[in-house]
Amino acid sequence: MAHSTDLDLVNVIKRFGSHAAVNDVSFSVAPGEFFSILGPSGCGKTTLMRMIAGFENPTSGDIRIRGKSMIGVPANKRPVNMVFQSLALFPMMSVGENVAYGLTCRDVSRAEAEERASRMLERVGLKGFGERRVTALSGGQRQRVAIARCLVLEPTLVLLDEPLGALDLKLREHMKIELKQLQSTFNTTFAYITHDQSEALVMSDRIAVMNQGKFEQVGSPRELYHNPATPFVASFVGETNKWQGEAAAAANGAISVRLPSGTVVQGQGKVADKASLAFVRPEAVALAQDASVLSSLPNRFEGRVSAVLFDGANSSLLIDTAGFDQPVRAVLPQAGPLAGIQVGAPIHVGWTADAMKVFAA
Ligand SMILES: Nc1ncnc2c1ncn2[C@@H]1O[C@H](COP(=O)(O)OP(=O)(O)OP(=O)(O)O)[C@@H](O)[C@H]1O
Repeated sequence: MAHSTDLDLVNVIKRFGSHAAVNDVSFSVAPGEFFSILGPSGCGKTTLMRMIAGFENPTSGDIRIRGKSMIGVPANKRPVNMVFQSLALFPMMSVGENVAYGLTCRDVSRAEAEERASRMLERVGLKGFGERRVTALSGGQRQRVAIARCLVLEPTLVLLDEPLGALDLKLREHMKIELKQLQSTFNTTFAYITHDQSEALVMSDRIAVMNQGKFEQVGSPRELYHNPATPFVASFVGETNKWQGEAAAAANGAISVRLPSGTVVQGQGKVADKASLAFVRPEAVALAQDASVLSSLPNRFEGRVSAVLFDGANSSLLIDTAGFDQPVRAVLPQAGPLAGIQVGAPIHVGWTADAMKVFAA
């Protein structure tokens, strides 16, 4: 019978000496889901992956695949395959031999292994590449070979450890989309680890944001972006403005935050302490040359452009704003009256209370 989850981690802890690299992590991944673990270097992602793959044993807790505990099951007996950043392809073998290798290790006949490898290569867009040396492929093609080699074994679960890390930016952007499409065509469950928030946002059904051995929040890319549960998630996922101040309850269930300068801004959140952090996304900051345009906004201020960060569709402005110790960052639309704005120009900024998330510091 099909199990309702492909992977379950239950209170998994991994200690190295007294340091808990993974500190009481629990989550489940549904069949066919693209699940990412996103966190900064050293947060414990690789350790977590290595335990799922069977290269490392948890200090305590359980790891189940389709409901069956993997504790004590060696790596080569788990229905799991891993794609590493280094890819670990065999340079002396042809593309076809690389893909067929795992099958022949499992006593599949040579003829059948070759047949299945060649069908798999076709599915990943490498039809006719079977005879080539892997050294005669581009970075993106090698990536696809590594994934083909893994998928041909029909694992329940594919683990990917920063597989795009070694590629240049342009290719990484391309492979993000390709990997997501491959995953949905094969409908195989992927657990993906990365420190790159854009990779995680673009590809994942759900993301766990990991920090210092713990999951801070698990949710869809949209949930994490629009409703971060902690200040860490608010800063780590996506670009954001961030200011410190003192919070107090205000009218209409809003929270007012008094910045060190005495300037007060209005936001939303649950704040137990006075010391607080307020976050606003750059795209939530409205810009206007005429202050009256912003008159309906509870937060509106006058400033001066201190930098124009041109980056095509991702361009933004930094605006020195009286009362703020950090410049306000705002997305700069490349169409419309502000597209050509210069450093030094006066400008008005504003945002709603809903757009400003307030957390205890
Ligand atoms: N074998 C080990 N012995 C001792 N400490 C370890 C071992 N492996 C990892 N650690 C420590 O555990 C913590 C988590 O490491 P891990 O490699 O899981 O992080 P990561 O999030 O994957 O980081 P990166 O993105 O840099 O690979 C780090 O502080 C690391 O130094």
